[in-house]
Amino acid sequence: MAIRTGQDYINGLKTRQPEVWLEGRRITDLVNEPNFKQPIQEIAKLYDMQHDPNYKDKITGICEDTGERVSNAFIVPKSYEDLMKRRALYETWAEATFGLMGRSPDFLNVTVTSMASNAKFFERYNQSWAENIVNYYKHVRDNDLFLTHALINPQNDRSKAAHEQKDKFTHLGAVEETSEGIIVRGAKMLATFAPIADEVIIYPFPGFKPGDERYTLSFAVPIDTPGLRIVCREPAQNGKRPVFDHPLASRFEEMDAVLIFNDVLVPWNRVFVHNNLEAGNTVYAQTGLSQNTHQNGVRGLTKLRFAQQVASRVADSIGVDGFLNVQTQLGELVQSVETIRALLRTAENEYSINENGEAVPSFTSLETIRGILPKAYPRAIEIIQTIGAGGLLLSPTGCDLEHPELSGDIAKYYGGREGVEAYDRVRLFKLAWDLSGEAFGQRLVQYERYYSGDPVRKLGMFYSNYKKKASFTMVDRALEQNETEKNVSMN
Ligand SMILES: Cc1cc2nc3c(=O)[nH]c(=O)nc-3n(C[C@H](O)[C@H](O)[C@H](O)COP(=O)(O)OP(=O)(O)OC[C@H]3O[C@@H](n4cnc5c(N)ncnc54)[C@H](O)[C@@H]3O)c2cc1C
Repeated sequence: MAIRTGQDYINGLKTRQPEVWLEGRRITDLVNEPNFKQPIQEIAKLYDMQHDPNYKDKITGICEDTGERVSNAFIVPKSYEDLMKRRALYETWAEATFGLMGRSPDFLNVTVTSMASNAKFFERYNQSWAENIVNYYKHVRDNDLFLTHALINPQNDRSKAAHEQKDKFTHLGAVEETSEGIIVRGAKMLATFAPIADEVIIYPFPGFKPGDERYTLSFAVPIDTPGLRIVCREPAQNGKRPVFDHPLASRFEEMDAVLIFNDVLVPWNRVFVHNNLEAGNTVYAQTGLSQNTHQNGVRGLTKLRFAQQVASRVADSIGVDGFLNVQTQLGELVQSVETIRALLRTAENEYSINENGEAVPSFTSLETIRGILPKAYPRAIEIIQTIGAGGLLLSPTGCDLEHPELSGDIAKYYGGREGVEAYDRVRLFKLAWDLSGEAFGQRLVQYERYYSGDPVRKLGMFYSNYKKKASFTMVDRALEQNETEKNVSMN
């Protein structure tokens, strides 16, 4: 099949019956569920872009293995040019969703590609794990699948290790091995897009301690595997709120979920890591990470640019962007965007070829983006809230605008500066409120803080890694020069 269309994706959803729970309801008709309908359409549009002559050659290419056309996410980059092809895909899809859908299919597709191209990591521990990850990559590539993933143990008692929790199987762990595979039980979070994905891949986040061996699991199963329960968070939109009133929330909601595994059988050929502390603690950093961090950076830049443009348009529409305090906030936002843009260019220009022949962007620059965005994006939202102020809350609804008794007042009292009609100002402010005030917008802030792990511990890890490679020779040189100067003055 190689590249799917949007309809292929939707048809796939129709063939499955995963156990999805939403607001106390078991969802049986996913594609017609009002909460999921529009997000499914948005993902379908991304798949359709793969067939659109305007984008096809930009975001897809020919697979060396099969001769079939596949998404650029599945082509292992060997050069700078290949990295740029990857970037074109990330950018094209991020632009189509304004960077608001962080877990579009490219994110995990590049992760799995990168895990497979780092098969040597798995081989170090178990030959069949290496074969499994390569075969899984081929399966995802050749069927152009959309995956969700869950790395994190549920948030119970973080002061205790997985094996010290109240129940042995609160955190997802292996119960027993059978001739067919491993039986797993317990929960994982936070699986974004789980209800409308094709499959789920589990891989562990570092932090396991001796005694945690059974929890060091990495595997993949179809989303409708028996025993797998998907419990969704409360939706930010109900699928019934008009697009006019909620131009972003009505389209781009990524549902998040907890996954509960009730004695799920994971076949042996889908096991990538099992019962190994060292592999469990290192698989995340040493396999898929470098490539999906690139996707994160490109997508994050798009989202920040969008917020910056919304802030500027809001300020302009009510004539406040001539005030110094507003200009400094808008200027700060432009500089944040330019910082991320520059870091991304540096990451790509300073790429290296790893031991597997894969081109990888500079990890230090990408992780610096990862460190800056959790501060820069919430600040962008704060700036929109500060500049839009009370007006953000007061937009009338589309129904008010259409009502003959109100339309005159709205035209008179809701217009902006000279040349900005009420209709246009209301539309803009609704978009700004979706992004900065609604539950939808608050989730987007939380996403930027936490989507790839706790930024506090990530920054700590970043510095530890940095220290391992850094030599601080300037300090040595300065100290040596001081010694020389001392000797000279003593003579
Ligand atoms: C919107 C959204 C979407 C997401 N999507 C996904 C997804 O698709 N797949 C996925 O796997 N994950 C996803 N994540 C989850 C993300 O990986 C986690 O939220 C993140 O790793 C942080 O873990 P936590 O939420 O359990 O916080 P915790 O680890 O419980 O941290 C809570 C607080 O305690 C502090 N803390 C906890 N433990 C320590 C410690 N040992 N040392 C120091 N401080 C500590 C943290 O700094 C933090 O302030 C998503 C998160 C969000 C918000």
